Amino acid sequence: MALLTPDTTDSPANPGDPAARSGYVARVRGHDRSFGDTHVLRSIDLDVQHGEIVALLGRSGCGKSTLLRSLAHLDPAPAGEVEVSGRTGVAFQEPRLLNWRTVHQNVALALLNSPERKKRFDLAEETLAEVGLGEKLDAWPLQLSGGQAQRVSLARALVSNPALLLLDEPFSALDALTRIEMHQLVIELWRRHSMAILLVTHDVDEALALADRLVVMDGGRIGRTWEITLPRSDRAPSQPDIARTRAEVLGALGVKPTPPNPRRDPVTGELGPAHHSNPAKRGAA
Ligand SMILES: Nc1ncnc2c1ncn2[C@@H]1O[C@H](COP(=O)(O)OP(=O)(O)OP(=O)(O)O)[C@@H](O)[C@H]1O
Repeated sequence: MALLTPDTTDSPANPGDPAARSGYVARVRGHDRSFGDTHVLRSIDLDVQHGEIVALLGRSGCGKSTLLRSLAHLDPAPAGEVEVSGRTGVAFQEPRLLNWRTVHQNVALALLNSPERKKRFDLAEETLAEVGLGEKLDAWPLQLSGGQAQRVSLARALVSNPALLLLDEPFSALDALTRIEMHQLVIELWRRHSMAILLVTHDVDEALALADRLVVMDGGRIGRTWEITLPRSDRAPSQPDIARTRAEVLGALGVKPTPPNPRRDPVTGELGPAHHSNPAKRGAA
């Protein structure tokens, strides 16, 4: 566990509101899930606090997405206790947009339960502006870049003002620079909306840059947990507590630690010194 300085500046927009900072937005107790004879989740206990960012890591097939689906109420028969107070929004690895609807319509569709059409479209427009796509309302999904499509997916997840945003590897298919932009966007949106986020990721550096807590799953169970209270702006890979936690998390995942990616700083998004695999070019850089 990394015991670092409490962060007073890097918190959601309304830290004065006790409801925003106390209690749980999600509470899971003794949650099991099997598919036929395959036990995927085994007696899961997990809490997510209001306003908290939790990163869920684990080897492929350990049950991360299955747990996320339970929290999103996408699982028809969760065994055990799976309680979520407030709305949830979900964004997946693939944006899953409707190609025959405009960007604006795709986001407004998430509000179908709201009776007033104008309100739905106004809110969708507002949210698309928040994710930087105010100019793309009438575009079709196939006209978007991967990063833009993922922003639409984020807007669709956010438009109903969820208390818990569930992100299932939403940046893993994006190039490194776009991923850094998306990290910054997620933190901006998190500050503005005072929501909790559960982020499923394979990227330990991403988890260390964004989350308040890292949770490793192993074989369908919750394993080790690390709390990161260091401000996000101070989480350089070379920061000793961050470097130590990174090594511990990789160890818990059964991966031999490697040096952090020298090309990017997960906090500031700045590129590091030029890094060429070709030794001749490296000398010239
Ligand atoms: N609907 C389903 N029917 C049968 N098996 C399923 C179903 N959904 C998930 N599984 C199985 O449950 C296990 C866990 O899947 P899950 O997608 O939750 O893993 P994961 O940790 O998210 O993996 P990854 O990191 O590769 O996305 C896998 O063995 C998968 O095949």
